[in-house]
Amino acid sequence: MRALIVTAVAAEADSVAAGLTPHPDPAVPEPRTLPGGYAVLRRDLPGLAADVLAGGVGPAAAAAATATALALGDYGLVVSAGIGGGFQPAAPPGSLVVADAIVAADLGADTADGFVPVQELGFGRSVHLPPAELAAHAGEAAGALLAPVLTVSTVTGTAERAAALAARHPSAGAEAMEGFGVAEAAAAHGLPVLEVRGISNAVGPRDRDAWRIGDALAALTAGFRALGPVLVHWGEQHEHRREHRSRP
Ligand SMILES: O=C(O)c1cccc(C(=O)CC[C@H]2O[C@@H](n3cnc4c(=O)[nH]cnc43)[C@H](O)[C@@H]2O)c1
Repeated sequence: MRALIVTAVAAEADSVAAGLTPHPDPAVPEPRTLPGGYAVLRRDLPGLAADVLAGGVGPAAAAAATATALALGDYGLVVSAGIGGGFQPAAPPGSLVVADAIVAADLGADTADGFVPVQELGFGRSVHLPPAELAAHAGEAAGALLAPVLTVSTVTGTAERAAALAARHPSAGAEAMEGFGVAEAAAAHGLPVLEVRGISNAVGPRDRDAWRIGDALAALTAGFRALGPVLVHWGEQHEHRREHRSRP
């Protein structure tokens, strides 16, 4: 199976790819560039081929990059990965969150009665669900919190907004800016999606001095090293299902 892993920026792509590099480190091929200028790192582990793409920040950029790559390759799984803000105390900086739901948390309408999600307005959907078994195994293998990850277009920077999001999504583990865009593109291609976030900061009042980007990137690398075998196993089952479906 070939997996497409979409990050926002190159530092995240490098950290994910580092976790998917077999030991000892072989000569690593140069990144390929897709139409649109997207850089792709290719990793071939036994049983798992992965393309790691830096697609830009925010849900729209992520959806455009993911759709571009999916139109050009034969993938069996799409993963949104990168750093993110963690809801406290469940997901402290340096920890890892695997999504059991990918939620468009600020896509909708603001009303006198509060926020109404786009799905309740009758347009499209507000949540994508990763395959439950895959997400559970991934979370367990990586020692991650398994919880909903919210996609937002605006990074939360106040205690009030953090409290409002937590009230609407009491079990949320993290927020980030790309997961829902990646998931929409995956769904348009009929593909399953997963989201993995290394936590760089707490969701809450803006405090740039408290960011732990290095720890979050290290958590991503360690997480993907642990996730490799889970993806291999899931890919084998996927190939089996695909062969079964294509039999006359
Ligand atoms: O300027 C700020 O206060 C600020 C705080 C957190 C993140 C940013 C970014 O511009 C990073 C966006 C980038 O990183 C992901 N990310 C990391 N932490 C968060 C977060 O708390 N909320 C949402 N996104 C976050 C995100 O997926 C983007 O790729 C600025």
